[in-house]
Order: sequence, then structure tokens, then C-alpha cells
Amino acid sequence: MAPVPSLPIKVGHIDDVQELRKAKPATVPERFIRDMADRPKVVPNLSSSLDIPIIDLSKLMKTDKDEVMQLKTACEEWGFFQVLNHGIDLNVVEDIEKVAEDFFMLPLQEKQKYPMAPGTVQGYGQAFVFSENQKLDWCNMFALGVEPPCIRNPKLWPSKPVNFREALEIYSREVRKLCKTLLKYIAVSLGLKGDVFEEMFGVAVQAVRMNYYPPCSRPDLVLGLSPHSDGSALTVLQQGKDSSVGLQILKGQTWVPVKPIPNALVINIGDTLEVLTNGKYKSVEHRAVTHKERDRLSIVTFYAPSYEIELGPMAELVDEKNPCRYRSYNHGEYSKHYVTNKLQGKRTLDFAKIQSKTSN
Ligand SMILES: O=C(O)CCC(=O)C(=O)O
Ligand SMILES: [Fe+2]
Repeated sequence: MAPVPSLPIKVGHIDDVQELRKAKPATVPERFIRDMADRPKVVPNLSSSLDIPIIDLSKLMKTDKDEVMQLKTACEEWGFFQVLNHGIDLNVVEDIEKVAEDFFMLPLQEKQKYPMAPGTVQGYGQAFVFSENQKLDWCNMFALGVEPPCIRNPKLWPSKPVNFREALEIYSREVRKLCKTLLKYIAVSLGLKGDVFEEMFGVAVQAVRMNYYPPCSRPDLVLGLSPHSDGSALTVLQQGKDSSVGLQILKGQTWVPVKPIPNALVINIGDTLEVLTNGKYKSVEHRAVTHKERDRLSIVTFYAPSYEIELGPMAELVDEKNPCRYRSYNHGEYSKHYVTNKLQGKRTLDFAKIQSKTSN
């Protein structure tokens, strides 16, 4: 979450979706209704045979060869996996969920004490809205920069619920450890030294976004969150315990639902890792859909290198068969590019792609 320009941005009136839900208008307001091609197909109870891979971290930490292979396949073929035995205490996971839920359930007036200014990405509101005619997501967001301390905006850290700050600090510390561990084994799975990312990243940037999706009377017309890939190196996503299925990832031409598994965390490869691995491990487009009766909560941590570093494909992953597919750039610049553009699939990564006939 890099700083964003101070140009005035006109986004028009943005309805708060929780308030809309309470008011129960006869129709969904036009700004939320997607163009035909972008609408989610609602396929009731059709359980997809495709499931994203599951990785057991306790096995990885014993450098179990099979598990490292599974991780490699998960990163190469899916860009997404669920991690079991992630080592984060259940209380820590439950506490963050509780404070996030309590925050979203506060009266609007209280939440609006922490507004996300148009064109910025921290605070309460809707991120990635840059114009009056842009379609809106059926989602309320609350996002905060966490590490390093210089990216924090203390005015946006809420005083209610009272234990919010403490729960977020503890959770973020644990997720940071998890990201470092995962990156170590991701490096191993690439045949690289385990500490290669840790050494390269400097003081890593960590931000959290809590997404709350109220039920929507017409889930067939709206999206909870527009299709996008994450700008991070790695993302850790916690799905609320009682939440409906909502996250979907694009595999080929199919949107595959990510079914919540109790006590698992969802991990995905972000754009930064795609660039560093020269496209061997790709970020994958994903989106959220809504449900007619059930709400959904997700708590998402983005983990990325320091804004200071220059990055590009790692030399070990570039050769004659795998020519360099991305240019080198400053990570802070990419972050700024990411947060100043609307979410539109993987288009943000065009920033770094070297266009060639063979690139995809
Ligand atoms: O709510 C979800 O499952 C998706 C969230 C997400 O992709 C994001 O916040 O970047
Ligand atoms: Fe995402």
C-alpha cells in the first residue's frame, strides 16, 4: 500500500452495502449491476470436482520431499493452495475474526470515523474506485498498513472494538512468520537457497484488508470483489468460520470456488513472485461472489518486499529456454501503479511484462 497521488478523484456517491442491505431497495442500484459478460453464473449446489491443492505445513517444515513437490505443483499449476497445520494458534485466528466482525457490525457513523479517501487504500470504504461510472463491488472494506511502522496511519486504527489493535498486532506477527516460512519452502521448491527471498525483501511490507460481503438479493447481477491478481509477493487469506463460499479463482476459463476448510488458510502467489520467478509461479486471477442469504467475511494479508528494492526475474530462472519475461523496476513504483488503477484481472502486471510473441 504505497502512498497515492493527491489529485482530486471524482467517484460520485458510493452506497454502503451493509446499509443498502438494511434498507432492502426493490432493485439493486444500477452502479452495482455488472455488464452481462462480467456477471457470475450462479450454479446452485453444483459441487465442482476441482479443488485447490492442500499443503501440510508441518510436513513442509520437516522438508518432506513429497510435500515440497506438492507445493511446487500447487504454485506452478494453481497459484493458490490451502495450508493446514499453519502453526498459528486457533485463538489468534478466532480473535482477529471476532474483532473484524465486531468492527463491521458497528453503526456506520462509527466506521466512518476511519474513512478511506477516494483513490486511497487504507481505512473503511471501497478501494480501487476512480471514476463516477465505474461499477462497484458488493463489499465493505477496512484496510490498514501494518509493517513497517512508517506505512501505518494511526488515525485509521479504530478504538472500537477495544481489542482490535491488540488482536491485529498479534495476528500480523504470526502471519508474518508464516509468510517467511512459506517463502523459504517456495524458494526450496524452485531449487533456490531457502533464505533468498528473506535476504532480497529487506523489511517486508505487510498490509491487511478485511472484506465484508453482506447478502445480496441478486447475487447473479453483482460481484463481491472484481477479478484481480494481488500485487503482493504472497497473500494469506482467512475465510470467516460461518461464511458462505465466495472466493473463486480462474483456472483456464473456469471460475473454481475455493471451499473453506476449517482451520486452513488460503495462500496465493502475487504479481511480485510471478516477476521474481520469471513467470514460473504465476499470480492467478480471482474474485468474490455474493450469496442471497448469507454474509461473508475475509481477512487478507498482503506480504511484499520493501518499497525500496529493485526487482526483476531472478537470474537463476532465466535461460535460453526461459527468456526474461519481465523488466526490472522499483517495487514502490509497482505498488503505486497497483493501487492507482482499478482492479481488472491481471492487467496491472502489464506494467512489467516484456511483450513478445511467446509471452502470455
Ligand atoms: O474475499 C475474498 O475471498 C477475496 C479477497 C481478495 O482477493 C483480496 O482482498 O484481494
Ligand atoms: Fe485478492
